[in-house]
Amino acid sequence: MMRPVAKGLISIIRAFSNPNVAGILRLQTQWNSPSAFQNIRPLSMSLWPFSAQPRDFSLPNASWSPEMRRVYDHYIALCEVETIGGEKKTGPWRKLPSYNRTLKYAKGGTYLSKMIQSKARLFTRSIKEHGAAFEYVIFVNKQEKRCVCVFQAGRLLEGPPGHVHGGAIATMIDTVMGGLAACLSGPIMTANLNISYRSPITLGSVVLIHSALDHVEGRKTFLTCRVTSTDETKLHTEATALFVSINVGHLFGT
Ligand SMILES: CCCCCCCCCCCCCCCC(=O)SCCNC(=O)CCNC(=O)[C@H](O)C(C)(C)COP(=O)(O)OP(=O)(O)OC[C@H]1O[C@@H](n2cnc3c(N)ncnc32)[C@H](O)[C@@H]1OP(=O)(O)O
Repeated sequence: MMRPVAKGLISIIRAFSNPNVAGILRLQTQWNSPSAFQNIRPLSMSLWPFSAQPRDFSLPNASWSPEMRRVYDHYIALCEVETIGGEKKTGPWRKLPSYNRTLKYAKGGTYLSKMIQSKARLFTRSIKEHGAAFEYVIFVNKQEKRCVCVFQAGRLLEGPPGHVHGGAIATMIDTVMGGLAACLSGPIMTANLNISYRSPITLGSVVLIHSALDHVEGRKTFLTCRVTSTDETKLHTEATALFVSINVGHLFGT
């Protein structure tokens, strides 16, 4: 029996001898237009021999410490509530799935840049080794317009000896606040981010990143953020941010 990888390689070779692929390559001149991508996406996806099912990176894995798992279980329990009749229904919290791609296709005018784009990965999910860098899961409470992220900082995020790099903390704050702003206001980009580092975070430890809506003014969504120990007694970092709503065409230069 033929192994799946061999089958996959044969499908790729067949795909490149397929006249439809020449059509795809001709479309490269139109690749600045998102609608052109929408047209070719189903074809190119059908040529891909491996699973198109995206992996949710925010599910428990073996690198999670007991503390990470304990806090995760706490919030997962809040995602579903039991009615008086014993029926289960959606609770106030929702776990956000987390994939390693944002938009499948982004701006770029040449075939080469499309090849680079196809390898683009979300920064916080670009390291495959479990537990080495950013292990996190975000829970959103849309009614209360706030979220909590459970974050375990891996060994590759070292800044000061034994502690987490300030840029890695800023990355997580931007990710969490940006995720909440996107849930509340749709497509956004970070316009301004102010951070105060109050106490260092030990490498390998688990912290909570709380973010909440402050107010909305037209296209501007203002949020606050606090990074604390899991028992919330210790404050590590505070931040405020402004996210501006964008038309997705902003990312395509249209
Ligand atoms: C599509 C994606 C969806 C999300 C999917 C989620 C899934 C994945 C999860 C990962 C989540 C990662 C989340 C990371 C999010 C980034 O990290 S985004 C990357 C970093 N940010 C950037 O590169 C943004 C660069 N800046 C820009 O592109 C543009 O300046 C902006 C921010 C879009 C604003 O430009 P604009 O649309 O032309 O707006 P503009 O008219 O200049 O300003 C609008 C208003 O904002 C004010 N404003 C603008 N900039 C500033 C500023 N810096 N300070 C103060 N006020 C400002 C203006 O004064 C104006 O105010 P009003 O006059 O209306 O009162």
